[in-house]
Amino acid sequence: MTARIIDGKAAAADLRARVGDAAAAFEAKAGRKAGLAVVLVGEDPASAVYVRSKGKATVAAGMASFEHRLDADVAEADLLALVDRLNADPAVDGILVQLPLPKHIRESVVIERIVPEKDVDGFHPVNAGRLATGLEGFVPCTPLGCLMLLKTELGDLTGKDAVVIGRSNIVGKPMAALLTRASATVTIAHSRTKDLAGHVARADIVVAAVGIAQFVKGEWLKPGATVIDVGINRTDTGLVGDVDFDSAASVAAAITPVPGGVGPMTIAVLLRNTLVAAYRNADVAFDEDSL
Ligand SMILES: NC(=O)C1=CN([C@@H]2O[C@H](COP(=O)(O)OP(=O)(O)OC[C@H]3O[C@@H](n4cnc5c(N)ncnc54)[C@H](OP(=O)(O)O)[C@@H]3O)[C@@H](O)[C@H]2O)C=CC1
Ligand SMILES: Nc1nc(=O)c2c([nH]1)NC[C@@H]1CN(c3ccc(C(=O)N[C@@H](CCC(=O)O)C(=O)O)cc3)C=[N+]21
Repeated sequence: MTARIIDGKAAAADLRARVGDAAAAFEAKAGRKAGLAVVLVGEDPASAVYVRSKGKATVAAGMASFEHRLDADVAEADLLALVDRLNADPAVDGILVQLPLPKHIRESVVIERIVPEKDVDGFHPVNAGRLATGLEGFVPCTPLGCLMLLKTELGDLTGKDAVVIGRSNIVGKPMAALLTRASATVTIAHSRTKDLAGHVARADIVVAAVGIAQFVKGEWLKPGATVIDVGINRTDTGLVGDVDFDSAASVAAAITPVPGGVGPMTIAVLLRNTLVAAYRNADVAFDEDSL
């Protein structure tokens, strides 16, 4: 079998176009653009690249982008003061503080300082709790993008066996929550899992969010499985995922590539969440399912 390649770049372009239309409608109704503030601390080159592409995509979708760059040695209190100002700024609908932060700054304190209504990353414990309990909130961009790709590929996920490899707060845990909400049967695997290959062998859906290049092997997969590769690993030969693409593509029915899979969807969903935040914050009616 040779797997279908799930075109995340094309899916992201579609979503960005829908967000663009809805952003224009928002501006007409609210009399202002939806706005996203992105905060970058330090100059990690990869983070700087992401922040720039987020800013460009925000403007291209007809929304306002506010970029804040702080020195790597900024005091935690100064970063918190910036978050307070953004929380209070009516032009700002969404706030994203790029992670990871320098060691001397406590990420959990910064994330908890963002008001949940502007937490378009969905990282605030209130939004994590809302996802876990089935309430309306914000869902982290990467797992929501993965779910959109899975639904486009498979339709209804009811009763599908899914294995999520990784249990981080930003990918693995919310991914498992979304799959559970979609009525899949979900296994969460991590570094202490016994017989990972045995779990993967039973899965109709495999989501890999491990952070180890080409970790998941094609031989582990059930023939016909759908594979979502969240991993972004920089190697000498370029960008690779957490899945060994060539061996997996000979067993799976469908697979996301790296680059061009989950990554572009993450940014498109960030724009979607920002627009949804704008409509909610401005109290303008909007059919969120239209995105
Ligand atoms: N495409 C995108 O938009 C995004 C991509 N990423 C990428 O996704 C990957 C995961 O990111 P993130 O969740 O933040 O990473 P973390 O490092 O926070 O989490 C990695 C998870 O993988 C688990 N793990 C590590 N080693 C193994 C192993 N040998 N077997 C099974 N599980 C293992 C860890 O287990 P344990 O909990 O036991 O330590 C942990 O739960 C990275 O490559 C990252 O770059 C991340 C965000 C967005
Ligand atoms: N507060 C916060 N929110 C995040 O959502 C967040 C973050 N911090 N820190 C870092 C991770 C990583 N992340 C990616 C976004 C886009 C691509 C992406 O567009 N990737 C392209 C390739 C880009 C390249 O070539 O480097 C692709 O996969 O095709 C990847 C990874 C968001 N993250």
